[in-house]
Amino acid sequence: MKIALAQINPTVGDFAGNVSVILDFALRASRLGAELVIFPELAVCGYPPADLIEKKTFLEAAQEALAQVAASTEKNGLAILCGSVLHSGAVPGKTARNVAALCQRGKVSFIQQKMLLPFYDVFDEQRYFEPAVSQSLIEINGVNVAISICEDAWNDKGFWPNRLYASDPIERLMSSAEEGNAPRLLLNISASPFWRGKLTTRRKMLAALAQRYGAVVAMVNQVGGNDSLVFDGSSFAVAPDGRLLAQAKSFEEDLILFDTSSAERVDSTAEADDTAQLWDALVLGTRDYVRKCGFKKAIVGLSGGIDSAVVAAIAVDALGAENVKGIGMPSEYSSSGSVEDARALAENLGIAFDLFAIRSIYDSFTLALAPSFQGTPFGLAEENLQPRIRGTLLMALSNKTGALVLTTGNKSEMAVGYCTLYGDMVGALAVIGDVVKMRVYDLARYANRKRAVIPADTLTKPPSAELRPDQKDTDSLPPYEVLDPIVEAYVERYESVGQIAETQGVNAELVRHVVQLIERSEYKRQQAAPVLKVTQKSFGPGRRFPIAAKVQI
Ligand SMILES: Nc1ncnc2c1ncn2[C@@H]1O[C@H](COP(=O)(O)OP(=O)(O)OC[C@H]2O[C@@H]([n+]3cccc(C(=O)O)c3)[C@H](O)[C@@H]2O)[C@@H](O)[C@H]1O
Ligand SMILES: Nc1ncnc2c1ncn2[C@@H]1O[C@H](COP(=O)(O)OP(=O)(O)OP(=O)(O)O)[C@@H](O)[C@H]1O
Ligand SMILES: NC(=O)CC[C@H](N)C(=O)O
Repeated sequence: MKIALAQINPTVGDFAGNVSVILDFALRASRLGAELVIFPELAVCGYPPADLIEKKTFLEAAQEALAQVAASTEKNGLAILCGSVLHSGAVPGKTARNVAALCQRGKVSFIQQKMLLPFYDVFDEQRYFEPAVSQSLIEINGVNVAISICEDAWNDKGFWPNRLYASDPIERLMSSAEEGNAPRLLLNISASPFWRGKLTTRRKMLAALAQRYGAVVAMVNQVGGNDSLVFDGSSFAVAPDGRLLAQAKSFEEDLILFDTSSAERVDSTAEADDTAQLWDALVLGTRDYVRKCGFKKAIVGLSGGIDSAVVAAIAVDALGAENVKGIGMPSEYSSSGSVEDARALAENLGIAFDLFAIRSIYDSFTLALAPSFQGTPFGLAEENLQPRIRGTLLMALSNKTGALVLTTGNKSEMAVGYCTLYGDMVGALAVIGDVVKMRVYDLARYANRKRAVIPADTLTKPPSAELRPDQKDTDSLPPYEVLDPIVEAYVERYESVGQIAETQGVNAELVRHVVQLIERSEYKRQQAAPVLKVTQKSFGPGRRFPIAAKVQI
């Protein structure tokens, strides 16, 4: 059978737009000669719809959208398998069913309901959906097919030593076949967000399923950014020998066709390297956040430092140089090199650059505060006035020009709270908030791979907030080579202080100090801009910790 994988980029809640894209891809698939075209999980409404699922009008609109998709199959011989959401009824307290709907001859001819509902990290499907109690095989154009929805294929006991769920829908489906009629085709419609290493996991996992069941396995994945999540697409099909039959692009829409009986194989080594994937994920996440929120332009405060340089370069790839502006806001503690580096970066990127001196504003603030501050030494309050003035100017420019502010904090700083609330934390989107500092340098080198856009000096000077004379990040924090692995171990892998000290060969008191900073900064993170998720554990909705609490470390 000739099957097309339609890797689309839906917008959550945009039923008219999503249906139009689905119909367009279906038409193209049919012109390519496909007999069946498959679309991602919840394609009609976009993933994740979150609490929109609790609205009756949303479910009605989804039902209507699915009816339009089904109606489109009336005249042609093409079958469409499409992710959608349907009302539930059976389970009290659950509003809906997450389904794959097979549309043929103008009607929805078969519904497969999702059985395994992910509930960990960023997933919250048990909050809304009623799990399937049973699933069935279906014959499509004379071929026996097992249909599953994303997580349904993520519980194979051979692949996962510690399975999350008791049941394995794929095993149940496969063993439900009549003797001698086991399905030779397994279709999985997914909304599987990106994080580093995920593409390899998916590939190995589905190749293992193909080999276990002697079946062709095809997975179609959503692509695009939705708030913090970036879906990479990377849809693919594997043959029963586990080798690649077809591979879609990553981080862009794609439509690929394969024949289940083809003997041809695709080169499976052509995967982009880690930093290239990370870059592409951040570019797509930034572009879709800005675009799907109804904006076109962005502004970035340029300090001459590495973080703002990388964010500006990502923004240029995402939005085009004409839609990005750099804002320089030197204070008396900014080195002259900082402004020169910021200006050089803007020139290299081809973006506009405006300069605002903040000295006079700072003087007015301190004058106004003088009655309360009299007799006290210069300290954090005065230091933090500078980022707060910059934050106010950036938001004023945003209000006036309709450009979103991109915030530049990295994961290392956000972890230990080395950032000012209502200061450099202002902004719409934390583009590199899930990237530790040393990896920000990798991204900078990647940005410079064709020509040097980020000035050499920005890459080599010691990181500094420049809020007081000669300040360096290392005055308050251990060097990033030491800090980053501690942050990753504690935040991403939940390792203990003792374990981190031992495995990393670092003094336990230093680890304890960093861990205390991480715990004490939760309040800042809960007021921070959404962070583009690129690791298994990022700051945001997939990591929920109390603020007013006594945490044992
Ligand atoms: N539990 C809680 N819930 C809610 N709010 C809480 C809170 N605990 C403190 N606060 C509030 O937060 C305030 C302290 O936070 P905040 O005002 O942000 O200030 P704070 O964290 O004390 O200082 C900012 C630090 O970040 C550094 N920095 C600033 C700017 C840029 C960079 C950089 O390199 O990028 C680094 C700066 O050198 C300094 O070490 C308290 O005065 C209090 O008002
Ligand atoms: N002089 C400045 N002009 C414009 N923006 C600034 C300036 N100083 C700081 N900012 C903004 O505040 C953010 C925090 O900068 P800061 O220099 O304090 O620390 P950083 O985390 O080392 O960032 P960077 O590597 O970009 O310098 C910067 O990324 C930038 O967006
Ligand atoms: N939508 C889903 O079911 C996603 C869950 C799946 N384990 C993933 O991360 O890809």
